[in-house]
Amino acid sequence: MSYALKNDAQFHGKFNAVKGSKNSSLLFSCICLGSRVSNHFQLRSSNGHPLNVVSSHDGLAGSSLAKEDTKHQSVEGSFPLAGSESTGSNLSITVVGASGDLAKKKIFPALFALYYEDWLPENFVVFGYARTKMTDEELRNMISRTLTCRIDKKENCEDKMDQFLKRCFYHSGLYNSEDHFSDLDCKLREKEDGKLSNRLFYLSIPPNIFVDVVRCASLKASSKNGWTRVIVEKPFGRDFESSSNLTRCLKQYLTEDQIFRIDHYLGKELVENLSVLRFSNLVFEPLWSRDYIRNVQLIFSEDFGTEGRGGYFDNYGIIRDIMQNHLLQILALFAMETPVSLDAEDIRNEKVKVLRSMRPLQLEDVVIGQYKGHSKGSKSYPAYTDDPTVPNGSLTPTFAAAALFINNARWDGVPFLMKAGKALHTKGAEIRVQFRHVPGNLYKRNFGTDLDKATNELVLRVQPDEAIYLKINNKVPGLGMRLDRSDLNLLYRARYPREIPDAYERLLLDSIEGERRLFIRSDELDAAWALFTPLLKEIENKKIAPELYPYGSRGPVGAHYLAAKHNVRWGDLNTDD
Ligand SMILES: NC(=O)C1=CN([C@@H]2O[C@H](COP(=O)(O)OP(=O)(O)OC[C@H]3O[C@@H](n4cnc5c(N)ncnc54)[C@H](OP(=O)(O)O)[C@@H]3O)[C@@H](O)[C@H]2O)C=CC1
Ligand SMILES: O=C1O[C@H](COP(=O)(O)O)[C@@H](O)[C@H](O)[C@H]1O
Repeated sequence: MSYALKNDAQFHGKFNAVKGSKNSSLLFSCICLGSRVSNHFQLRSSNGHPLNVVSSHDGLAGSSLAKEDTKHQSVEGSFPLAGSESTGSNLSITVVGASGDLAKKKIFPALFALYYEDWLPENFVVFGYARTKMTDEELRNMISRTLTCRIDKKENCEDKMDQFLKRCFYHSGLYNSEDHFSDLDCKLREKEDGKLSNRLFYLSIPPNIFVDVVRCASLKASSKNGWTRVIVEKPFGRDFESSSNLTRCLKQYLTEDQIFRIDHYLGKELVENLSVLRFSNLVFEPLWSRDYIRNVQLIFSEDFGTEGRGGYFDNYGIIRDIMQNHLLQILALFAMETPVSLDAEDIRNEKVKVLRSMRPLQLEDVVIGQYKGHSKGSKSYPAYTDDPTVPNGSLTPTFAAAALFINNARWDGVPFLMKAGKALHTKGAEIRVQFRHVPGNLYKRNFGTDLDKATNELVLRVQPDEAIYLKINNKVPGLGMRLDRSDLNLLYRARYPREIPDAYERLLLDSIEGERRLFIRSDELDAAWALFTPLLKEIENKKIAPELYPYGSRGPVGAHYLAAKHNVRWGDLNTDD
């Protein structure tokens, strides 16, 4: 067993970095190992909230290794933002699996965006690591194809790209070779030039090699004098047992505080806004319970199939791919009690309570589907099983709808409906909150028999075209009394006509800053798997056949029966949206 990476929390320097004010002074302070983080040290995270840079769950405090390294503690434990006075420390980011789809599509572009917006420290390098043979120049060419500039800030873009690419390097190696990680360490040290160095590893690789990489990086390439953190991509296991086992293996080399389990939905702007909306507006929080909310809907849809990712997907299916993580995380944030503070541990404590209060899912609470091929005009759309990487006769669901319940005083009896699917008629993600009927509604005659149409609905459109709108009833102007239904609409592109950062930008920045609020803690993960594992096993053991739905349709009709059983109408089917 090695503890080589267990030095994450040894540098508790904090700084006040306020977005938009690059010259803001750096307020440093170092905390001795084992001491508590005091709240007056404030860091501003990517969303501008004051935060503590180090969570109170500091896995290292008091450990012998930690004590050994106290000599390294200095103000250099913090790194500056570009434009601030340099303290001489380095940040090295190694993207493991750099040749892959996610690295190209999301991680390198997000790193460039952070650099472009001056969020990265002055001294940083980015290393790509994978088995594919590539030179630094070839990596740069590969990356440059997916870099883009902010539409509203095109000036100096080419220069900025060149400067960024000059900081990018490549090292080819095997994922289980300690020697190859030693070679990486040499290259990193050369770039770090003897200065204090913080190291971030992003595991953008298939999960079966997570532990190998963590072992090799831990033993051979962890920082000797700064922090070392590891971002782990999903999937975190495929059921309760495999997830717990993965956590146990990772914890042979890392403390919990060094592991940043990413769920990129938590980095989306509208998901961040969920708590702001609820806790900073008096009009919402008092309504946030079974007394006023009839049901909550979490809806994810994609208008394309598993094209290119069938091999991965078939082993997981839509419940593991979207529901157990992205939608469940949103649900936990939505339903949690008011946290003591915005500190990561306070928020994650509340989320885990929600997850642990949930009723285990039963088969009758779920509908599963799989898309089938069909033709429309001259165009034909493939079935899921037409994908050559998907086994013939696969029963893996590409669609699922589920009714979940939280057995606590606030949410008793309120259905939380989830719906997620690939190859549907549209692409989008939204949170819908349907409120109860107005008791003794004076105007009920004006609504006819369908009182559902008169209930208020709050919608957070996560993507595309981010918006928050509230459906209300109002009088149509003029003589007489005719009621209408309108939206009070906060449309982001109208209110904030600038580009919204990608979720990966926020999450990368937070991991660099040591902000864990938007990452999944191991007990949250356990609770999430405990909820879904019995259901998944039952579906698989009983070989439940998914209901087929045509590619590009609204999904299986079973989803409507499920909703109707709980007296719910899916909000995304309304024609006035
Ligand atoms: N792509 C996406 O949109 C998303 C991906 N993810 C997750 O992120 C991680 C990376 O995703 P993605 O980039 O799509 O993955 P890839 O399949 O593209 O794999 C990334 C790299 O890992 C190496 N690799 C692939 N398969 C193996 C293998 N069997 N054994 C050893 N090395 C292998 C390859 O590099 P080389 O051969 O050069 O070593 C490859 O370029 C995965 O865990 C995925 O589940 C999560 C959300 C979305
Ligand atoms: O995690 C995943 O997310 C993507 C959808 O992400 P989005 O940010 O584009 O909405 C999904 O396509 C993929 O199957 C899943 O693994």
